[in-house]
Amino acid sequence: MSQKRRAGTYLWTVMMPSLKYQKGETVMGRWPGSSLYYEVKVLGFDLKSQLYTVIYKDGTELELREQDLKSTSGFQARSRSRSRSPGRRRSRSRSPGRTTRRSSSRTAAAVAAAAITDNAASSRRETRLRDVEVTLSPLQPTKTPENNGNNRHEKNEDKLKVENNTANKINESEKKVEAEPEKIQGRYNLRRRKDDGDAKSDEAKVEHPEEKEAKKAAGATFATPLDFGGKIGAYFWLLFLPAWVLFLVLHVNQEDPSLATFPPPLPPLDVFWDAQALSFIILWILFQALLYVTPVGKLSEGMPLRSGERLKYRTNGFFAIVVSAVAVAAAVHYGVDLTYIYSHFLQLATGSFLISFVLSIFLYVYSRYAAPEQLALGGNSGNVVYDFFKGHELNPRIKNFDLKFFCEMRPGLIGWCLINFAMALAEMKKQGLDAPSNSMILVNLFQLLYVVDGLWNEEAILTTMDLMHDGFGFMLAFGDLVWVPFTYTMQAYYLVSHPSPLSVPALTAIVILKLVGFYIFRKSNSEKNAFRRNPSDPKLSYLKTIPTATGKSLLVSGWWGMVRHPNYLGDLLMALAWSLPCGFSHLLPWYYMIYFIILLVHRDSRDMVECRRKYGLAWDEYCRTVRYRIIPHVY
Ligand SMILES: NC(=O)C1=CN([C@@H]2O[C@H](COP(=O)(O)OP(=O)(O)OC[C@H]3O[C@@H](n4cnc5c(N)ncnc54)[C@H](OP(=O)(O)O)[C@@H]3O)[C@@H](O)[C@H]2O)C=CC1
Ligand SMILES: CC(C)CCC[C@@H](C)[C@H]1CC=C2C3=C(CC[C@@]21C)[C@@]1(C)CC[C@H](O)C[C@@H]1CC3
Repeated sequence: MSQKRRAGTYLWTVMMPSLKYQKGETVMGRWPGSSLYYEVKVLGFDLKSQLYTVIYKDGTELELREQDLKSTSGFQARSRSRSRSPGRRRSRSRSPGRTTRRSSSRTAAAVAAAAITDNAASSRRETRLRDVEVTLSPLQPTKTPENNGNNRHEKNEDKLKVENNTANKINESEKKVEAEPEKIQGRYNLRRRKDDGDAKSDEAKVEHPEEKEAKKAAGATFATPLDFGGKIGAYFWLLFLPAWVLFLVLHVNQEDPSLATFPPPLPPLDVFWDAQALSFIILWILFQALLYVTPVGKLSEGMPLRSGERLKYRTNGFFAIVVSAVAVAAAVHYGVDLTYIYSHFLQLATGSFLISFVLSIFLYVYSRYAAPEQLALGGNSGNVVYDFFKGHELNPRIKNFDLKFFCEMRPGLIGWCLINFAMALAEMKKQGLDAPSNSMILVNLFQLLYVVDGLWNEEAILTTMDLMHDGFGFMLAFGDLVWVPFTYTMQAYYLVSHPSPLSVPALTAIVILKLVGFYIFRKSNSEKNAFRRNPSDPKLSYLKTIPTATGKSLLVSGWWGMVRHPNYLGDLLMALAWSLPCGFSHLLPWYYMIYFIILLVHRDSRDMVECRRKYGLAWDEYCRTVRYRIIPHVY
């Protein structure tokens, strides 16, 4: 076990009677790098770093020392027209080229929070600006074997670099505010990013704004609000998800898989267990693990973690699927009967479930030895069942082997294509065909394209919610190893014994739908990924952005200016194209479509909450500008 892993005890508390300020209390918090105080609400206290987490009125969360907080009494409110924002004052007191030690968050707070100054401090403010004492965030550099260099920067050096990065943009915004004080609420930048001038070259030189955000949250071990129905919900999902897979698998086996035959008859218990099926699953996972560790392909950097470090991932997914395809073709050539997958579907699913369950237990136990900053904020509730379900540790790794990334991208995803292929063979066998039906070919090709595209663009997965925010626990282990391979294959499974002939016009229309969906999905995901990786990319300079308090910007034109989740829209159109070839006789092949609508609407809501927390008013501005979530003018 790596040295950095240590007992994961909660080092923070929400109610500490001995603390000067309590959770929920409204106090005055000094704005980093200045003598200005703003009204803040105390969210918690971190025992380890001895910092209070506070939230400003604009939603910006920072961590402050006790001496940077004061009680509200003794402060005098200044009217907005008279008080100068920290930004304005700064632009007068400093030359643009001079290094500022101010946080970029200040911009947002300056426009949103009611500026209230401490009288004594006010008179000394110009001189005291030089004496920066407020700690934005504690840095907790940790090293990983793959990433030793990432945390070598000195804390102050990091701060200077990052703040320089945003300085020019802030200057630009500040000028606007001086000119249009009445627009104070809506201060965001709708300039073309090309016009950023120096800001852009600065951005290219310095570290990513994401790193600043990551560092800001470095010491935070606060859990975010519970999701999925909270603690009770976790019990429910633990039982419901496996039961649902069982239901689908049993249901699809019936001649008439309609709701009229609900519930499907339950086979005797011994039917579920097959040691051979389990060993095939284990072999498949080991084979994929071997391909994953093969030193072929790029080592890609993930997004900065709360500790500031960036993990490296072997993104050789495309290589893995090509080698797997060759291996499968060779096996078929030498007489391996892949229709075994069709006839032992239930047993294979049971075997995968057992593996995902054992893996989840291992992950939870393993996470107990992780350092606090390695835990997922969303899976750190303190409730064993909830954290087990949601995922306690963000990026569990055994040496360089990233368990979450591997499970999400390899055995289940490539297994999905293998199962689909087996279903095509089973259809030919069962229906006495020389070739798979048109519907089966479409379903196979469409889903293969989806998986191959995901593996080809594997690096883009590193900026998705699962990789950045979700811990690795039962939900994802089960999702990756059971849910994806054994429920996403429902259409192909269904077609084996339920032929659904397609006319040429219908086939053409479905292909067009799939291609349109794919285009939207790929373009929007690539746009966001490229922007997050390099906001100064000249190829993206035509895009408009909203700067946020974290230093990161939000795209507000291009795909992300059309709806808030254009990638979900593309994905949903593709899902529709996967179900249509199966016709309308039964609900079962439409299961994926229905499930996917629920999943993506829920993901969108989760993301909204998370982004609102991260970006505060800037997110509200984004939502006002881009009004629809997934479908333009509808939702
Ligand atoms: N087939 C399947 O089962 C599933 C497929 N998917 C697909 O996977 C892909 C990834 O989805 P998912 O991880 O849910 O979400 P996204 O890839 O959409 O990631 C959401 C994140 O993007 C960033 N973001 C949001 N708005 C903007 C903006 N305007 N400008 C810049 N960045 C923005 C935010 O992160 P930050 O600001 O922190 O960078 C936000 O948290 C999607 O295409 C989805 O359809 C997803 C789930 C299941
Ligand atoms: C069991 C739960 C109810 C839900 C589990 C959800 C998981 C199955 C999905 C969460 C996000 C996923 C993504 C993909 C597969 C499904 C899961 C793991 C992709 C890898 C599929 C291919 C795309 O190109 C990218 C997707 C990213 C998110």
